[in-house]
This record gives sequence, structure tokens and C-alpha cells, in this order.
Amino acid sequence: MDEIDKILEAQALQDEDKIENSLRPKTLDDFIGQNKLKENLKIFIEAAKKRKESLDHCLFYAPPGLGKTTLSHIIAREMGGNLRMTSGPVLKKVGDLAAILTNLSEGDVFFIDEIHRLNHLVEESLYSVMEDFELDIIIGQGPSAKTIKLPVPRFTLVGATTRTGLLSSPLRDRFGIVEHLDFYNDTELVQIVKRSALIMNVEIVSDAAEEIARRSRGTPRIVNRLLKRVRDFAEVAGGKVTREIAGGALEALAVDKAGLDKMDRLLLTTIIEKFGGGPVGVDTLSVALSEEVDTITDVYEPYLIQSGFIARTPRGRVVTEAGFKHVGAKAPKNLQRDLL
Ligand SMILES: Nc1ncnc2c1ncn2[C@@H]1O[C@H](COP(=O)(O)OP(=O)(O)OP(=O)(O)O)[C@@H](O)[C@H]1O
Repeated sequence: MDEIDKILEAQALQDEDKIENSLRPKTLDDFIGQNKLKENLKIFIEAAKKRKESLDHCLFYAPPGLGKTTLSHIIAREMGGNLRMTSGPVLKKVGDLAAILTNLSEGDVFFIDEIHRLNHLVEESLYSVMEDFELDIIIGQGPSAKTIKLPVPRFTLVGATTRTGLLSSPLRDRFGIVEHLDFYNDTELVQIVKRSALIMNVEIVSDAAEEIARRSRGTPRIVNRLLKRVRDFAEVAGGKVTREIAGGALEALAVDKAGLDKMDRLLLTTIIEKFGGGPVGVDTLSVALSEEVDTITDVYEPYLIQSGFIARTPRGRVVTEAGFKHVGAKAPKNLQRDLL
């Protein structure tokens, strides 16, 4: 396998799991929720097809597991192109980028996950590619160095990131379509549980599907993960997934009634026990939890904030009254005043 295949493979490998792939919606109609985004994409795709052009470059931003990769698969399929996938940290050299780009065909989709983690030379090379479909390559060094312009087929770049703020503005501004994916509501999550159960051939009663949905942190990837584990418990018990089986399995997995796992609860109890409920800066929290700042801000915090268990204030993170209550701790009397 040559170097470029490895760069493209690195992302594809994460995708390898067969069940995972079978669960991915294949078309926009199959993709549950995110209605506004879907309506917009449908129009943009149809218009591009009518003009016989490639779709404008798309940037999707959202916490992990909400469907950014799935959307890139759908776009490639709807546009009738191939999908090539990689991620920011893997794409290290401009030469790697050149090799991938020159192998693309008109209408293909090139997906870069974690696009905010591109090395700055690669990122800068992308500017002219995105705008003019030309890659500037510098040959030689010093005064005799020459720039040659390498034409690139008209493809669609799909970038995924957790927050648009992480991207430099020259890169962000070159995306014609910028869309945010929201956490899914319970009704949508129930539909996802039922759809996945059908594909996995798992018999599940409605209130068990609701139980899984409620505990999935608004995230389809977590729905599928919990469903797979709950299925194991049901298989061992020798029957379908009932509410009791689902509830018992989720307790055993330490996923509580609000969908928080051990790490979420540790984050809440650390702020409460070590920092009096906050405010505490994310760097300090990162040291206290031995967890990277990005993981705290991009993976754990969005759902805890959305559920109202923590809040961000100018002085740092604070646990709200609901957060104290959730972990069975007593909130200090002046808490609400501090939050304002
Ligand atoms: N709208 C949806 N309807 C049904 N299933 C979905 C939907 N969105 C995502 N999924 C399921 O959730 C899984 C995770 O989605 P996906 O890999 O696209 O997330 P992501 O946002 O790219 O995450 P990451 O950024 O962590 O890679 C997919 O395998 C898919 O089965």
C-alpha cells in the first residue's frame, strides 16, 4: 500500500466496522432529523446537478457523532461521485495533498475530518485549490524557486470540525455552505433506535426504544452503541429488548437516567468537590481530570451545557443547581447569583 492510500485509509479504517456502515443512512431522505440542513442541502445538490457543476465546498460543524461523516457519504452518492476521506492530523505534507487531489475526478467528494487540525502549509495550499481548482507547487529553493500551478478536477471539499471558531477565517470563508448540526431530540432519537434495530434484526418494544433514546446524549452514534450493548443483554436473556432489559443494561453500563456516563459525572463532581462548584478555568479542569482541553470542550461540555448541568461564565465553568442535584450534592445558597 503506498503512502497516499495509507493517508486515505487512516480515516476509512475507523469506518471499517461493518455494522456501523450498514447503519449509516444512504440518502438524505433516510437521514433522520436536522430538517433545515437537509432542506438546504437538497436544494443546493439539485441546483448543482442542474447546472452540471460540482457542489460548493461544505463545512459541517458539530460535536462528535451527530452525522458529519454520514453527510459526506450522502453528498458523494447524491452527486454521483466517489468519496475520498482523510483527517487533518494525518494529512501532513503538501505533496500528500497534491497526490490525493490529482487523483480525484470531477464531482468527487474529498472529506477532511478535524479540518481545524491541518498543518498550516497544507491549509494554505488548500486556499487556491478551493477557489480556483489550482494547486500552487513550489519547485526548488531560494531565488531560483518557481511556482507551478497544477490544475485540479472540480471536486467538492467537505470539512468537518467541532466548532467553526477553530478554523482560521481564510479557510472558513472559502466554504460556500456552512452548516451546524444540532443534538437530536427524543422523537428523532427514537426513530434512529427503531431504524437501527430493524437493520440489526433486533426486536425492541417502543418504551425500550424511548429509554435508549433518552440516555443517548442527543447523539446517533451513542444510540447505535447503546443499542448494540443492550442487544447483547437481550440475547443472553433469550428474548426481545424490553424496557426492563434496556434499563438494566444501561445501569450496568453506568449510563444514568440523563444519559451521563462516568466521565460526565466525574467532571461534575470534580468541579463541585475540588472547586466549590466553580467557576474554574478549562485548563485547570483539564489538569484535575487528566483529560485534554479539547476533549473537555468538544466531547463532554456541549451536552452538559445543553442539558443545563454546567454553564460557561466569563470566569470559567460552573455547575448549575440542576448539576448539583443530579450528582446528589447540595448547591451553595449564593449559586444563582454567581451564575449571573
Ligand atoms: N441523522 C441520522 N440518522 C440516522 N443515523 C445517523 C444519523 N446521523 C448519524 N447517524 C449514525 O451515527 C453514526 C455516527 O455518525 P457519523 O460518523 O456521521 O458522525 P460524525 O459527526 O462524523 O462523528 P465524528 O466527527 O466523531 O466522526 C453513523 O454510523 C450513523 O449510523
